[in-house]
Amino acid sequence: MTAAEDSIGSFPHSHPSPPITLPMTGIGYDVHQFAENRPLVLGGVTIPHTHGLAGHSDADVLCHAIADALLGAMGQPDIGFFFPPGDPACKDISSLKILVKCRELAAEAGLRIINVDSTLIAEAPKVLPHRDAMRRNIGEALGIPPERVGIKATTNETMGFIGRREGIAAMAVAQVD
Ligand SMILES: Nc1ccn([C@@H]2O[C@H](COP(=O)(O)O)[C@@H](O)[C@H]2O)c(=O)n1
Ligand SMILES: C[C@@]1(CO)OP(=O)(O)OP(=O)(O)OC[C@H]1O
Repeated sequence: MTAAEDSIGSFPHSHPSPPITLPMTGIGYDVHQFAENRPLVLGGVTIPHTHGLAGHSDADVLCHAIADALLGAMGQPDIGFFFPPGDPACKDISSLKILVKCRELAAEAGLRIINVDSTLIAEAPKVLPHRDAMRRNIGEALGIPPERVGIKATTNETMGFIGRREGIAAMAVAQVD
């Protein structure tokens, strides 16, 4: 039985009706360190800043967290299974391609991406002005309307490694059915 066929059951005497599928939820988290002479790419948007993020790919911490949330919701292994860390094929790739892969995996499994929601944790820069562009990019990569892509941001109130501006973290959840 595929995940899509999995149902929460039906009343024995009810008329035939499409199975009620259980939405499935996944969680994702990622963090990348700031590095000099790198572009800062978040949600596929290059954001002007003094530093970018270190990584083998474009280090788009937001896309990585969303990808892991989606993969978790689909019962798949994590991002490194599909895009092995250090794989020459992944060098500087746009992480939007990772989201396209998630969309393809969902289609192959007969699953629909319902929504994703995320929080960026960064002392700087301010990302809210880029929210619409990020939602558009992510929605396009996943094949869902931007209204179904939640992006929020918070600082770490100067505490810890994020507060010291050493890097950016992202958390995400996703639902599929
Ligand atoms: N990197 C960030 C961090 C925050 N924001 C926006 O500022 C608001 C206030 O953040 P606090 O951490 O001081 O509560 C937050 O709600 C975001 O709207 C941002 O755009 N980029
Ligand atoms: C997509 C990959 C590929 O190297 O990107 P990285 O930039 O290495 O980022 P990370 O979040 O450390 O791990 C995910 C990797 O699989």
